[in-house]
Amino acid sequence: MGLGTGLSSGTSDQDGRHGQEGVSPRDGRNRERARRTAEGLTYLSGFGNEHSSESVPGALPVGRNSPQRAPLGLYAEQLSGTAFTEPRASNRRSWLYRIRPSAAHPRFERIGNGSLRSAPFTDTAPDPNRLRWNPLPDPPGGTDFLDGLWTLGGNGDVAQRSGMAVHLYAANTPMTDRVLCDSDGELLIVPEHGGLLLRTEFGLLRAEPGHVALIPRGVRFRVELLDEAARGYVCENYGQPFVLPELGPIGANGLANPRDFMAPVAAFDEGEADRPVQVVNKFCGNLWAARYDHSPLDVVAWHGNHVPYVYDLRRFNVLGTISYDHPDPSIFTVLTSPSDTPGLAGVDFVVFAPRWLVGEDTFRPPYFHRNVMSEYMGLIEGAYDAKAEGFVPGGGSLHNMMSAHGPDRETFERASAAELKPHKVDDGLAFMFETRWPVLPTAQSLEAAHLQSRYDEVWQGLQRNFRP
Ligand SMILES: O=C(O)Cc1cc(O)ccc1O
Ligand SMILES: [Fe+2]
Repeated sequence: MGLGTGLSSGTSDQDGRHGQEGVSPRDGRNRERARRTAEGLTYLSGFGNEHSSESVPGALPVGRNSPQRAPLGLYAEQLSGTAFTEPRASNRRSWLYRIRPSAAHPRFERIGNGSLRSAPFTDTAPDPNRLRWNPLPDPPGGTDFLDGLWTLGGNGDVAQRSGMAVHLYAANTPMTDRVLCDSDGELLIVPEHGGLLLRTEFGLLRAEPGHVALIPRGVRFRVELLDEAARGYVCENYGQPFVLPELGPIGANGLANPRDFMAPVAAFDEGEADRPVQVVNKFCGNLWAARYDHSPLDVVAWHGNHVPYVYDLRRFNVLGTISYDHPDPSIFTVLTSPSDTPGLAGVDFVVFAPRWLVGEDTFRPPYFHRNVMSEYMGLIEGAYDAKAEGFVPGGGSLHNMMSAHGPDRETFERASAAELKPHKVDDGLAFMFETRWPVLPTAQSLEAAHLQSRYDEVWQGLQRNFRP
């Protein structure tokens, strides 16, 4: 059984996928409309702010959250992302003023999970090997973002709200009349190919390759495509919500600057407000669907800090050495999901963005290492400075706890002999999901045809150079 129950366009085969090949005229029209919509978007700026937004004047109550009768006949509803009693600094909640309350819905029934998997990951024996994948193969025509999610692995436990999953997606059709809600965690979406228009309860976001988008736990959304196909990565964070890392001695500025995080303005789609919609809820690892007689993307106004956002990775203020040695990649942390142990992240999102390398008497690419943290890496464009070949956009590598890795032979030889003049690394955009626990691969990821079988060979032929 697949993901869908056929409320989207096209016919569903047994797999729940929509069985039409190629691009339908309806998809083409939808893409045009999505592009026009995406071009005119405005945003609210700032990470973690108490934003407020109303798409109709007077829709937002003033001075209280829950008046006896909310303005304009709307229903008031709170959505919390942290326990009520968490400290102010980490507390997340929003108030939504909507056409119908979220509670007005029928029973959810189980549907197939497709290629989505969740923690605990018990499919396979934990494997100490270094693994690398080519990009996902193109999906069949009629695959939307939800159908196109494919889980590589992860850790923790969805029911304990701890750990994370690494998913990839490949889609060629918009989600229409179909909305996703992830109760298990927040979704950090990293497009690698093709732009996305995210229609969320809070409003609209545009995410192109080079941007990341975050959908908080429990926020309903659907994904439209700005190009014929879309491909990318998703970190599903079951743990504490991502925050900006502390800056310590760096000072008050640097890395990802808070004002570059963009939240949507309130927007509701009158056109879809009264159309039946399939709402798919990912709950404790399984997909459940209910057919609503209206769209839950019917929020007219909202305020709060549990909100979706986009961030352009090219705005990341890259810091690094101006003397010698290669700093640890924690200096490239965009977002971190803290654990209960100070300094130990459930998962960090790290970007390797264009930067100058100037270190003197320094081996400049990533060093050889064995780390206690586990690293899944992906490539958004170009190349990565530790790997000469084989690590390609849309592909990914997994270097789990204590596995030995670093520059491949070609990179080691080149960088050991390079003339150390200032050099700009500006031919790529790579990222890492770095997590406290090993990423346990799913069976489908170990059996996949796109798993590279000879990855170990990139470290073959590193000569004995020892001359006592
Ligand atoms: O390529 C990697 O493995 C990621 C990485 C990059 C770096 O600059 C230092 C350590 C590290 O794990
Ligand atoms: Fe590494």
